[in-house]
Amino acid sequence: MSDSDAAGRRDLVDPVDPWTSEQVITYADETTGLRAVIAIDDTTLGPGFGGVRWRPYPSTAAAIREAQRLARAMTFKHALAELPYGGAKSVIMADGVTRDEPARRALFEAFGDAVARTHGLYIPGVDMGTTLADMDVIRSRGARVYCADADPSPWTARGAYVAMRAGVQRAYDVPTLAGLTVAVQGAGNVGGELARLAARDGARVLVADVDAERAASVAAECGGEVVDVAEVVTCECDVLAPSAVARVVTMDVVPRLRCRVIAGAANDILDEPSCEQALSERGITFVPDFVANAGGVIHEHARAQGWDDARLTAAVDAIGPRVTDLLEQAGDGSAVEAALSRGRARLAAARR
Ligand SMILES: NC(=O)c1ccc[n+]([C@@H]2O[C@H](COP(=O)([O-])OP(=O)(O)OC[C@H]3O[C@@H](n4cnc5c(N)ncnc54)[C@H](O)[C@@H]3O)[C@@H](O)[C@H]2O)c1
Repeated sequence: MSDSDAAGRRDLVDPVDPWTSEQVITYADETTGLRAVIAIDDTTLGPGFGGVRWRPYPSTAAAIREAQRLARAMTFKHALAELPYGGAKSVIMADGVTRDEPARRALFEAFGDAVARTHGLYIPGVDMGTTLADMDVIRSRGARVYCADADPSPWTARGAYVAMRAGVQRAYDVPTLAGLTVAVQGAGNVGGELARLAARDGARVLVADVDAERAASVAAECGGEVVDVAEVVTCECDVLAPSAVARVVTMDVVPRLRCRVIAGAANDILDEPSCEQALSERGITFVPDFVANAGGVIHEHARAQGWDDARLTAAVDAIGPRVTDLLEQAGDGSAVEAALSRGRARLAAARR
């Protein structure tokens, strides 16, 4: 691994040096109580596109760090997906503000003003804690917004599904999921659809969700079974598909895993880079999350460009062969590093 590979890889999971983002904008609005951070990581490939996250943060520094780290991941997600966008992300820390109307609308109007001031350099979309309706409010302030009229989740699920198949092909040398057991953590918008796609492909599906009703309903639809949220990550299965929260694969968890492939839709599946090496030593194939879960951003681009469904489907399905290539290129080494070096090469070529 070269020094620059190591640096790029650390950037995806560790606090980013505050001076490495092209811009970090902090924005405060006294009337609504809004405190927001917009991190624009890199606009080499185009305007910075990335979601708006609204969740509590222990400190301003933590909020800035998260915005920068997620923005960096978006730079690589777009570079790998061959999209004409840079990486960006924003976070809202408005802990005292009610999430109900009309305060919510006022908050997103104020945030929309902040986004509009970037003059299109930052394009927001939905992320944890924000909705399509919030995006509409941001747009009403003259800001360019993606994701305001359609849910990207089914396309994210489709991309994660073809990525999963590529991982399975590598690990088991079979072209489909037929007869394999796929454990899905998180039966939400993406995980639920991923479970359905896996079941349709002939997999036996195990589903876990902190929302027991949701897990039961998705399991019933798939003819699958519910597993306990505390056990899903280490349950006996062929494929583990983390599709809920970040950093579920820790160094403590790796020795207890009973899967051969990890391929899911969640961002930041690995707790630290060394987890990938530990997985490899245990013969577990890891499909890089920022490659597998790009279906949603491809969908946003397709809608903005007026692509028809056939073109969009082809672009999302291209995630499968991309994962196959990366896994082949990585051999016994790191697929995450293979993906990062490919992303860096695309950025370098665009800068020339
Ligand atoms: N929606 C997209 O298009 C998209 C795109 C890229 C990445 N992702 C990532 O995919 C993941 C799922 O996104 P989503 O849109 O389906 O979210 P969602 O909120 O619709 O679903 C998440 C589900 O996970 C469940 N959950 C939360 N904590 C859990 C836990 N500890 N164990 C089991 N279940 C738990 C929730 O109850 C919920 O049902 C997230 O990590 C998100 O960042 C989503």
